[in-house]
Amino acid sequence: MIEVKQLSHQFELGKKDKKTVIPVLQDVSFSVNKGEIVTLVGRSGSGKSTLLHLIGGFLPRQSGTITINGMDVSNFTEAQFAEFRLGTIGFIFQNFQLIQSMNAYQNVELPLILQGVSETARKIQALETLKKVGLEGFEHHYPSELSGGQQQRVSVARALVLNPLIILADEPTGSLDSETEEDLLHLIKELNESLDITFLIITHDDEVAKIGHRSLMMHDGALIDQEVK
Ligand SMILES: Nc1ncnc2c1ncn2[C@@H]1O[C@H](COP(=O)(O)OP(=O)(O)OP(=O)(O)O)[C@@H](O)[C@H]1O
Repeated sequence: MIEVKQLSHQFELGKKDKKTVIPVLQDVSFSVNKGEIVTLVGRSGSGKSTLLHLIGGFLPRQSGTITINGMDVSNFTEAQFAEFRLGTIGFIFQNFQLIQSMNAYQNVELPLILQGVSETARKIQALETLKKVGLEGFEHHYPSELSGGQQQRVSVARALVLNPLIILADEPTGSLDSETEEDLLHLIKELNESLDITFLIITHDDEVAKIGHRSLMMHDGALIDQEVK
């Protein structure tokens, strides 16, 4: 479902004559199969978020190849990636990244609007998805009126509403207490089992790593271990 080959990445800081090059990823290769939950672990600064951003098309690729659902996305333009992403990949972030001026329903409806879905179909799909994540009755609540766990559920619903094949998550439980975390992990497992959604999840947390079928360990920009459970 995701195939990464010999991916390297570096950031350049400073102006022409005083450029500092920061190598972040070195020759990273791995694949994630359909229906797998794979966790990506490793110290802060080891390059996990950079890897996820490259797979999600938020950073321009410098070398190596990325194939998603059989499609070589390595040379996609920003616009091509944006279109491809919409129907294929959902995202969950540590800080939820909800739009504060929109209620739960409107946050979940947004990807449907971008996809050009009609208003009637949007209503059905957004309400159905909010129900799926256990937020029936909270449609009109704004993010500030919801608990952290409920906000993360809205963001899961937003990631889910276009029926993605893959969900990429960056520390999805990082802002949640342990009980809410357990609920979210249960939901992820359920979505994986019932909808066959593939998950690639960055985490520092052993509890999250436990729900994965496999764990990839990064160290200083390289994959050093691929643990199969
Ligand atoms: N836009 C950027 N410009 C310059 N350097 C960057 C940029 N983004 C990340 N880096 C650097 O790249 C390295 C890897 O960062 P990255 O965020 O990918 O690591 P991480 O493993 O996800 O860390 P964390 O667990 O803290 O999120 C770090 O040294 C970071 O400072």
